[in-house]
Amino acid sequence: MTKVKSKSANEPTPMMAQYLAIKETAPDALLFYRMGDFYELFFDDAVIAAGALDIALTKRGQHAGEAIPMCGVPFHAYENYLAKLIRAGHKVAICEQMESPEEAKKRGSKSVVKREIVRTVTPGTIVEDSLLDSRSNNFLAALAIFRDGAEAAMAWVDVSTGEISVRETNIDRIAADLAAIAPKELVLPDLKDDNPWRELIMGRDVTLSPQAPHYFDSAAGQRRILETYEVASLDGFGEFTRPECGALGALLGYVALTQAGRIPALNPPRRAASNEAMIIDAATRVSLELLQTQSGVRKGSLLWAVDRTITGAGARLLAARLSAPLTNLDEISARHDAVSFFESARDLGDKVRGLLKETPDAARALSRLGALRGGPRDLAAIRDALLKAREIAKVISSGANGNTLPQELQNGVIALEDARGSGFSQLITTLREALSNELPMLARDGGFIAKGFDPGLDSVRMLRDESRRVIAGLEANYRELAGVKALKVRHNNVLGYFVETPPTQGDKLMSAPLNETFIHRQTLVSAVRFSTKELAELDAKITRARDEAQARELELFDSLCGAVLERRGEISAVAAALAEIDVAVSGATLALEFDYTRPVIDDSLAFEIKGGRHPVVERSIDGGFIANDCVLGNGGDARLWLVTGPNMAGKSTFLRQNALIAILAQAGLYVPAARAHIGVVDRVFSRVGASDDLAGGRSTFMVEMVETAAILNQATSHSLVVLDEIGRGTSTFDGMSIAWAAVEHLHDTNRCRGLFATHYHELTALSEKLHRLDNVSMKVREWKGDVVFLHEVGTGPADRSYGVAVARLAGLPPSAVKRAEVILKMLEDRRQEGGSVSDLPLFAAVAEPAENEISGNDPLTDALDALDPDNMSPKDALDALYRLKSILDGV
Ligand SMILES: Nc1ncnc2c1ncn2[C@@H]1O[C@H](COP(=O)(O)OP(=O)(O)OP(=O)(O)O)[C@@H](O)[C@H]1O
Repeated sequence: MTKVKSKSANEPTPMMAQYLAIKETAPDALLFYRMGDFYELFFDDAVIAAGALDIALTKRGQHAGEAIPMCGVPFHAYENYLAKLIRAGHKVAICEQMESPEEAKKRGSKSVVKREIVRTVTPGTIVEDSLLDSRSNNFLAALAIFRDGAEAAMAWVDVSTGEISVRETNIDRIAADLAAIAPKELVLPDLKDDNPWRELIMGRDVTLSPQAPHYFDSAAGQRRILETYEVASLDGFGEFTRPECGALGALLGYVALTQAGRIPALNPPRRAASNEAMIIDAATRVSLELLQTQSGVRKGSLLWAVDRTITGAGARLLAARLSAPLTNLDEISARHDAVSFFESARDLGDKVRGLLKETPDAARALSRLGALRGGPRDLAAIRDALLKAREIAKVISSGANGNTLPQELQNGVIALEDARGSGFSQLITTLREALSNELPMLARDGGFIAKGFDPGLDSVRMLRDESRRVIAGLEANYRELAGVKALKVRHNNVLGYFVETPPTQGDKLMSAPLNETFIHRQTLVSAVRFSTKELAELDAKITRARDEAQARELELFDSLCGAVLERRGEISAVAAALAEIDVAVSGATLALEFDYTRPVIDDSLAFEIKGGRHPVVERSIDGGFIANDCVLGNGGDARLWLVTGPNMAGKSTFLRQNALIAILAQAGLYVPAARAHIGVVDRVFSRVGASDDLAGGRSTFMVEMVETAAILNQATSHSLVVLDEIGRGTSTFDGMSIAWAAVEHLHDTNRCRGLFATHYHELTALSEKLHRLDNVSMKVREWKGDVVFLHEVGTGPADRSYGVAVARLAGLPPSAVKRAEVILKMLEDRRQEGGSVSDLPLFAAVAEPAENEISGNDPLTDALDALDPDNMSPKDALDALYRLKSILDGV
């Protein structure tokens, strides 16, 4: 192995010089430098990786007078280590040996083995199944900002499936766009500290890959697109604006850079219109828990509640649809038609689900094959997906019973029917005949081409197997010849095939005449080993045949990949159609299972939900969910509802369920309601008052105000706004005034549909002044002094807040509950006497003990005071505990 140590401490060894030169080309990645069976990391890379991987950090040689920190990961198991580093947000440059040490020696005894970075693995550019989540997309995005932010565009790609899109954006919507796409990695220009875009981008859970400005040049971008897709003009893709070319060019450039030129199979770029999707900003996504809950898990999110998809591709499509619900009525209704088709043909849906269960992820397999990182199992995945596609198309067409298929399904079925076309038949047959039943992960492991597919391969394999048979026969011959029953023919990588005897028999084979046949090679404690001329010849034959077979298999693998990639476009269309069908069947299954209905969507301003339910809460309480109506916006109805009622009565659930119903409806799914009529919503806002953003360095109240400001500035008459206790993060007066002003603004200026939950009962008076504001409240009943939540929304404001009753339910100590009741009564009396809120005697109430109720005369406190724990035996302590309990029970 090459030594790192140098003669002069200041001059790097040739190997270290090579390392440093390569590292210079990958400054922001951890360099995996291949040395034999290990990837070694040096200097800071080693320190970072050893910490992140929890492996030993050692030292090796010196550089500039200092010991070089080093750590290593074994080549055969590197993927696990790689996955850990990528998940932690690092980038890893893989540097391989491009020749064998023998080849290097031919150039001179001191030459260093040639090495090159063959790929940089980054969070946004992975394709390996072991590093990906099969049910989520893994997006890499690039953001181009032109003319000081006056023009901008974002492009994004899932390298593992080939989907690529671009859209114009601007400073007002970039945060929402990033939240919708949720890229794992973002390529962006270096932004100075005072750049206003910076604040909107930083602090997200995304790896940033800043690049110099020329990286985003639009003319260069255009050239890059032409080169990547090997076309002479962009016309076939539609028209791209200057920033869109900049963003796409940077994106494709970055993919090429990280894949060291081996660009995976990408679909043509799709241009997303900036108004095609409902805008949902980041705070709303968090508040509504669309794809994950606030604690970052899938379980408990909207996606979790409505996902009945079978395939990974279906799950990814559903998540994408929930992330970006549509605003175009025709497209929404096309999706509803597809769900409705399967809803009314339950058996058909079940059959399709059964077939989808056996359908592999063709999109990801195709992308790996395109990136030359695929294996035999990916070929089999394509074959099986195409076979299943045929069957699914047949089942759907015949299930339609002469009825025309909805448009959404028709396109899919046409793509699937293509799978029956002559081209695919040929491909499927070839793949069927070519591949064995048991397939290795990697092509170089061999053995994946079926017997009978290639006569050349069969004959070398026969040669190899024949030699193995001859060797097996030789064992018996040698035993007889040597007269040693325990003699065995064995194999290892160092000696090849050899004869082994127990140590006691070794001398016999080493003496004449047997020593003419058996050539002594090794004496171990447990055995003596010999080679023979015959074995050596057979060994050479087997090795030759194995190498030939491997080379032939790799050749065949390449040609099979070529045959698949030639039909890349059509295969992707089939994969996309399968995902769409999966989502439609999933929608129907959900509708049947949980009684969801098809919503009516039009361009009115209606929001009429009858018997609406919360998709997640209804699941978690397992029956007994109380459905509630919400009617806003149409004709003379109120546009805003002010929702009051005690804590825990179900206000938040009611507010969110309505926002979720709008999102589900426009994502193309059915909704948890008896009936729903929704005038298409352009933006949904949902905020819950007072949530901390400690990481962002802003106080609770500041966050709340920034978010409220965003809503009041951005909501239009087509928006739906859901505000839950805004203003509670500050003093009562400030909070109430802000809530008050916000309601007025939403009513008079934004004129949007909205639900506003508040504890400030004073606001309920607003309905007298604001003619399109109505009061509703959560109904409760008092029973034996306790409050019972009915979870029913009724007309009119709540009569009181029941806060103290809820506190009792929550287990506040009885003495504190009593004290709170006394204070509450005093406050209410004062108010009735005409005192304004400002002269409420809060401190006086605390200072004036309310006879008997207040501590001092409390027997429990007195008994506790009398205890002296330091001077008590365990028995005394137990007695005291019983005494205290009996006092408590008597209270
Ligand atoms: N419609 C309903 N039917 C049945 N149970 C419900 C319903 N709505 C809410 N609940 C139950 O009540 C619990 C409290 O609901 P929610 O958090 O919406 O109350 P809240 O009034 O917003 O309370 P707070 O003001 O304390 O946030 C829920 O977790 C759920 O278990």
